[in-house]
Amino acid sequence: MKFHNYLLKQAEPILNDIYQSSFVKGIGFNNLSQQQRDYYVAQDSYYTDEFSHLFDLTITKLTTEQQSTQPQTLDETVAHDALLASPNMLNIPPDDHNLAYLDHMKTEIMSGDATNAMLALLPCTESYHLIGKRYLNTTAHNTYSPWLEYYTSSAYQDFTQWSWQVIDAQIPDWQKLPVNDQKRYLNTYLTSYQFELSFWEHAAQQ
Ligand SMILES: Cc1ncc(C[n+]2csc(CCO)c2C)c(N)n1
Repeated sequence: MKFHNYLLKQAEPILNDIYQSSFVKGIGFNNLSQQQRDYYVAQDSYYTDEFSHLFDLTITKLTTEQQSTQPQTLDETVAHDALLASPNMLNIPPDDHNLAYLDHMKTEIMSGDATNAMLALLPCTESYHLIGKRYLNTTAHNTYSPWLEYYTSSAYQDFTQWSWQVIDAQIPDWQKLPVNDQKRYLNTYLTSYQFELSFWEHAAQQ
C-alpha cells in the first residue's frame, strides 16, 4: 500500500461525513438555496486565492524534478460559476473556520518539511476530486453538473495524481517512519480533512 492510500484510509470516516454533508449532497442532487451558494462561493473565492499562495510556498520546498512535472495550476472560476451566486456574496466576509483552516495550512507549510507541506494541502485537492467522482451523473438535469465535471476533468485528475505521486515518492517506506514523524504527518493531514468537513457544514447552515 502506498503512503497516500494509507492516509486516505485513515481519513475515510471524515470523508464519509463529507459525502453525506447536506451541502455536498445539495451539489449532487441539485438542491441548494441561493443563500447557501452565496455563502459558499464567498468563502471559497477567498480560500482559493489564499490557497494559491500556499501552493507556491509548498512548491519551493520540492525538488526541481518534482517541480518540473507539476501540471498546470487550475483556475476554479468555472466551478464557482456553476454555483450561480448572487452579487450578495460580495457582502460576505471570510468566516473564522475558513481563516483557521488557512492558518493551519500556513503553519504546517512553514514549520515542517516538504512532505508535511504537501499533506496539509492534500485533503483540499483529493477530497474535491473524490466528491466529483462520487456524485457525477447521480442526478439528471443537475444545474450544478459543471461543478462535478470540473473536479473530475482530466486536468483536475492529473493535478490530484501528481500530488499523490509526489507524496508517495517522498515516503516510499511509510511503515518505517519514526513514530513521531508518522504522527505529525497524519495529524497535519487529518486536521485539514476536519477543516474540509467544517467548511461544508458551515455552508449548509446558511
Ligand atoms: C475549501 C476548499 N477545499 C478545497 C478546494 C479545492 N481547491 C482549492 S484550491 C485548489 C488547487 C487548484 O486549484 C483546489 C483543488 C476548494 N475549492 N475549497
